[in-house]
Amino acid sequence: MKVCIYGAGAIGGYMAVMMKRGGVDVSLVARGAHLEAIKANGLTLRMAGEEITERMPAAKDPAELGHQDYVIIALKAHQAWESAEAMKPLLGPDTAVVTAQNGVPWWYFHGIEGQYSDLRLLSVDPDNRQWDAIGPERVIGCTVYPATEIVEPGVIKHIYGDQFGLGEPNKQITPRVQKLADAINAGGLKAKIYPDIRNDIWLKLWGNLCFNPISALTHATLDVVATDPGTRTLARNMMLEAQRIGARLGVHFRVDVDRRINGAAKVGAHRTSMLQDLDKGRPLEIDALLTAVQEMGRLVDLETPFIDSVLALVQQMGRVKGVYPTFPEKAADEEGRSIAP
Ligand SMILES: NC(=O)C1=CN([C@@H]2O[C@H](COP(=O)(O)OP(=O)(O)OC[C@H]3O[C@@H](n4cnc5c(N)ncnc54)[C@H](OP(=O)(O)O)[C@@H]3O)[C@@H](O)[C@H]2O)C=CC1
Ligand SMILES: CC(C)(CO)C(=O)C(=O)O
Repeated sequence: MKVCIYGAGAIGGYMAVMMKRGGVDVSLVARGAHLEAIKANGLTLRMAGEEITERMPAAKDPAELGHQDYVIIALKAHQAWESAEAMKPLLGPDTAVVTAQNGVPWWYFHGIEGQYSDLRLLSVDPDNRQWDAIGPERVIGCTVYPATEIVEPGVIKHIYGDQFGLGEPNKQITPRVQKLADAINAGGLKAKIYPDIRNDIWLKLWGNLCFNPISALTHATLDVVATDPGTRTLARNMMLEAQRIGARLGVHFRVDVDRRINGAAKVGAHRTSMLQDLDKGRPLEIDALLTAVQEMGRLVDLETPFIDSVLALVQQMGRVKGVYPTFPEKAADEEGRSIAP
């Protein structure tokens, strides 16, 4: 089985080393000093006081790697949008594409029944770039629970967690999702297949949509955001708005809001990925985590004043600091809603 990890950064690099260790034929798309270090010395994972180094083919140009059985996209959402066309050389007739990312995925409405079927989200896929270049029928959804970091070129540090959620947008348990789970599990990671991956996407998103921007705005770690009475209340209010939107879209939340916040608090003094990106002057993943939820709120006629306020603040901070990647303007209807195909 050939697996290419597109974006061998914190999460992609962690998956790559662990899957390679499990005997999977893994290749990487990476760039810059990180790519050079991987080519020279292999990719190293620091985990629980150990160092594991694995060597595997790595390239900036995906054409060097050829058709794959699976492409795991572990890019930030805006980078995935930018790279959609470049992925084509990896895609054979049966290649599955796995979105190992936070936030609302571009394919969210693919295959769902009812009035929103195949609706495209402006905030995560303007110009339908990913939809057209990749095609939603290739997609396997993926939620990412571990926390990891690139600590120097070629070196990934594991912080906590080993769990991933997987699921087909059409809710079937297919051979391709089973084989993918086996390949992820082979090296010691834990992949669980969900009959409706959208429920799990919302569960993960529920935390990211509030903890990530609040931590970026305040520079507080996850434990502080989740326990300080003021930020906890703000996070909770944002989560309740999101839950109402999810519920209108048929999402089932398997834990309640306080249990979800308490779970995040237990992670400890973690700097969320958005705070880490801000520290490093890297573009912030704002649209997939917040704007997409606001867009879905407009779609189902729900107001989101808490989400709107935090979104406005983090967007403005991102603009002032030059770390808010803006997509080209895209046509929407008069209410600013997504346009169904
Ligand atoms: N890190 C974490 O703990 C967690 C992250 N996530 C999610 O996982 C996803 C991936 O995040 P993360 O791993 O942190 O991100 P990283 O920035 O660490 O990894 C992305 C990697 O892809 C590289 N890259 C970007 N564009 C290209 C390109 N066109 N060609 C080749 N390489 C490219 C980046 O290089 P460069 O640095 O040059 O941009 C970087 O090395 C995000 O959606 C994130 O929210 C989810 C849970 C936890
Ligand atoms: C690690 C965790 C869960 C914190 O919300 C995360 O997803 C992130 O930092 O983006």
